[in-house]
Amino acid sequence: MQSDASSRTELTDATIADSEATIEQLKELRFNEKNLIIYSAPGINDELSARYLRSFAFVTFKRRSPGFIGDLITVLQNREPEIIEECGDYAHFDLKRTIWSLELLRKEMLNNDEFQIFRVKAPDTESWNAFLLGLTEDRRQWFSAVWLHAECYMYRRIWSIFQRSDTLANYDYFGEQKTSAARSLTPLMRDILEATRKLPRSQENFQHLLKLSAWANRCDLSITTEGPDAEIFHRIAEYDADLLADQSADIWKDLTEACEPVYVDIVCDNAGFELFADLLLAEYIVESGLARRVRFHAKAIPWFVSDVTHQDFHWMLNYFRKHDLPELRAFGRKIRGYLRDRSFILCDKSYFWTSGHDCSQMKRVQPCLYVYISDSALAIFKGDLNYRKLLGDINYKSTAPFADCLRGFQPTSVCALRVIKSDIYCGLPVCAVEWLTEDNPEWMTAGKKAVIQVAIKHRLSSDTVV
Ligand SMILES: O=P(O)(O)OC[C@H]1O[C@](O)(CO)[C@@H](O)[C@@H]1O
Repeated sequence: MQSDASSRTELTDATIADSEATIEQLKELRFNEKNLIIYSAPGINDELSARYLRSFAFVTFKRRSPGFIGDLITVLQNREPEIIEECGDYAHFDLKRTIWSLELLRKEMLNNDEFQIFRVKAPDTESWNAFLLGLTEDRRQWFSAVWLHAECYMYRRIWSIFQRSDTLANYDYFGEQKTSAARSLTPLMRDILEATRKLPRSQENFQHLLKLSAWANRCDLSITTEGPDAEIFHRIAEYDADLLADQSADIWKDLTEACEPVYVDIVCDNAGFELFADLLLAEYIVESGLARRVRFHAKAIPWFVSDVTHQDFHWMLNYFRKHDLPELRAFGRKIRGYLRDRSFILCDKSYFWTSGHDCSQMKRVQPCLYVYISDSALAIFKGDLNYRKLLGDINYKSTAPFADCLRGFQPTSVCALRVIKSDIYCGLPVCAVEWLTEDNPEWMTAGKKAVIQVAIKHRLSSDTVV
């Protein structure tokens, strides 16, 4: 039998909890009213935006990104000794100001403040400011902007905060997460290397490695964070059930039917296991004569936590080359050989990939990159963010043809290998989205489904470039 006092206390606690919840709800209602939040999901052909309450964009800036910035601050605080070791004693003071600036950024986001132009000089400052000033008034805040623009702006703001400091300007604040994720998957990478030496040229082997590269996109550190299944390579066929679109046969046909391609481009996404799978695919493309060269596009700055920078690419190469395991050492040496004889090319830094622009703008804002990619027989875009850049974050009808959603971006055959992690899609079978949503309303951010899609641009025999 509880005493009166303790039951009174419980009642008081419950009442306090209820009133706190009510106060929180009132705050949310006031925020939504003040910021003109629309109590629906985006309509067909609307651009994704946190202005829609029922959108992953709203959840991103209301919860995920403020939490992510908080976690980044905690990582910096906990890693201060290593950072001072790497960047010098003065980093102690730069860290304080960096953390203070990150806290300011977090507050701006939660207050739905207007985007600020960049003042710290960098190769892309001018283009980023032109982009921001080109946004209409009603698209310059966190909860009104196109989601893609706001999310890219956030990662560029984070980089500019580090750029402002003398000691941290070259510090990759996502570096430790990327390298430890890669190290943790060494046994799996060794097993896959053993199983993929001297694979004969065949459609089946190509599709197998293309699907491995697609599913390796599940391993990112900004949203899915889980590692790949230890049997992913041998069980890849079982994943076909979760491939909502699979045009891998069309991609094989496109590469093998016309004149012998010279280049295949891979616009990379995540470091670690995904980069390993991309290197494996590229090795097969070159070794089986599907193309003479594979060109890799990496990010110029730390991006979406686990995206590959040039530094990550070289770290991975050296990690393999110097590893105790002979399989990894041999693979590392082979990649270095490919880089030396230009069978593999790590493209020069392009700040387009870390701009706010979607791919339909490339011809206008970075014509040289568009022309460069048009020399390729196939451009493979990896991951969810690149998919959003291909579609311009437009909420297309789920059955809209992939080629139509590129809005004129067709430098060559464009392929997307994407694990679905955000609420945008196209080229899916009728009713697929409805059925999946009925089964699990959160399916599109779970990273359990994927697509392999391609928009073919037929090459004339005279297109060979040497
Ligand atoms: O590494 P990926 O596959 O581009 O995923 C990046 C993730 O970040 C997001 O922007 C979510 O915040 C999604 O686009 C995607 O889930």
